[in-house]
Amino acid sequence: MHPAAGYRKIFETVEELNEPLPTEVTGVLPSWLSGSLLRMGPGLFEVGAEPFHHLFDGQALIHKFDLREGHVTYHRRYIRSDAYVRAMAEKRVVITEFGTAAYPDPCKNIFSRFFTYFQGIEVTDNCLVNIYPIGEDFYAVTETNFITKVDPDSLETLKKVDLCDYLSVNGVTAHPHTDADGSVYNIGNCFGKNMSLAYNIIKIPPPQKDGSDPLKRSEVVVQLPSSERFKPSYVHSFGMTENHFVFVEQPVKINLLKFLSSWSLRGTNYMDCFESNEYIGTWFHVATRDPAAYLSSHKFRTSAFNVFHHINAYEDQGFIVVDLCTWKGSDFVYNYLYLANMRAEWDKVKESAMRAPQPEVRRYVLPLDIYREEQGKNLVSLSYTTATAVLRSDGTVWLEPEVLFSGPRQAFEFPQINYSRCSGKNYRYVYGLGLNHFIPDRIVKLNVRTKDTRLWQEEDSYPSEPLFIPTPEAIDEDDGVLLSIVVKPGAERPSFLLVLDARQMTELARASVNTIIPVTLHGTYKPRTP
Ligand SMILES: CCCCCCCCCCCCCCCC(=O)OC/C=C(C)/C=C/C=C(C)/C=C/C1=C(C)CCCC1(C)C
Ligand SMILES: [Fe+2]
Repeated sequence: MHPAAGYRKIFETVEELNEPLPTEVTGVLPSWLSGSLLRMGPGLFEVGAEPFHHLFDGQALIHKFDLREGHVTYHRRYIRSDAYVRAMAEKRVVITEFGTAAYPDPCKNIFSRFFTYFQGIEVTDNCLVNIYPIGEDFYAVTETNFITKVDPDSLETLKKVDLCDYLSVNGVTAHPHTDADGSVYNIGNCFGKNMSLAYNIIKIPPPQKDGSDPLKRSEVVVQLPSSERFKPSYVHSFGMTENHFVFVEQPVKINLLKFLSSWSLRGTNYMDCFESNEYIGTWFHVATRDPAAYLSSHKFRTSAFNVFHHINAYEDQGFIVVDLCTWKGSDFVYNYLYLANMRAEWDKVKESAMRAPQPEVRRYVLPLDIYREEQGKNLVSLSYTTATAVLRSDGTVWLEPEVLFSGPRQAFEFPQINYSRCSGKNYRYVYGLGLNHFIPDRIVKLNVRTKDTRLWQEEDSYPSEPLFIPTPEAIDEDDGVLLSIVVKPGAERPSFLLVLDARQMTELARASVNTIIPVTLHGTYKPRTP
């Protein structure tokens, strides 16, 4: 419970640092842990007198905790995106963000304002969502076609890259998958010629022997059709098994006609273009990886839910097991993430979360071999799950999930697994951020086989997504540490890097720093290379 509303501090503007700050380390850091935790999030929540309204609007701030021989430093810099640079120069919001519209420059005359309105869509490059490597380079990303190359050591902004220069996509998610060979896969909406809609799965090859940019050799590997004309679903992540891609088409839709027609009108933002389809439910799509091909004959359907984060997906005995962090119903969860909601008094925060969709971690199981004569029967024969899949007379397969974790208004979100070992494979553990009425106040470990949970929690403390780093030469799946940035506003040093033993969920060490660190969404750990 949070009567003091200390969580408000993670939604306040901070200044960037000119140089890294020292931290005070308590406990014992594993001697093998040497590298950088890089994380992205919003850091500037207003420009002059103009506030940003939504959690996903603040200007991108890159954070780094650097660990070296038992010492830890903390650094942060604003990304010099066009959105940030122009906002700084003009002292107003110049580029429309997710939930905040940019208004035309009041100093411009009526004719140049007219042309600004009709210039078309100026898509944001505010890369506040995640950072990940492509080949040898690191990119800070949002979900548009713009990604930003950064220097992971100095945190300098290097260059803005337009994915449309290489691929037929209008944007891609901030949650790519990476193969053992370093290939990067992602999914994005594609508004093709004549508004023919599709979801394109792309592949960026591993680092090239000749040192050339792998982006130059990126390609669309498979195209999945949209269930509704002019209304693609919002996609935040996808699943990848050893042999398949899994895409969950949720009933939260982007109304493209609204998007394209209203964009040039004063005051429209991305949030205005979403709508929920109450009736369509949720569709699962499966494609094979090699050769990449859409399995169009299998139509998997289930009731409506929102999904942002896939936990993991794997194949077992002719089935695909898909574990997801879901939110029941079609009402868009992002409607509840306006900063006014997040910064409210605790009673109001709870009140608003009561109206929002309810979270649940679910397992869906998709049979790969489906025969006509099996109509009406449960096709799932995996011994360890209660998830079902029933073939109906119209040829669709109706899925019912097994619930892996559920608690009223207690979400298990921002999931992380032992990715290098378990991605696409049968696994046991997932780690996540516990959201209490949307306020992050716990780190949770969930055993997906037994449904047992273990917690780390501390009074008036607000953690972030826990990243799992395996111990070198690890034997067990949970042999490693979790890294999370925690904000504890009342403490002498109000933020710290928390290092947990992933097995026991007990604290090994913390590196505390004398500054508040605003909310971070996602990030990556970059081990030091000798
Ligand atoms: C860490 C604690 C946070 C506190 C509370 C959070 C609660 C979260 C509950 C649910 C989980 C949601 C996870 C979402 C995570 C996230 O990072 O989302 C950020 C997403 C962003 C910023 C998306 C931006 C997308 C844009 C700008 C898309 C633009 C487009 C369209 C809408 C249509 C046309 C194409 C285009 C331009 C790509
Ligand atoms: Fe995400």
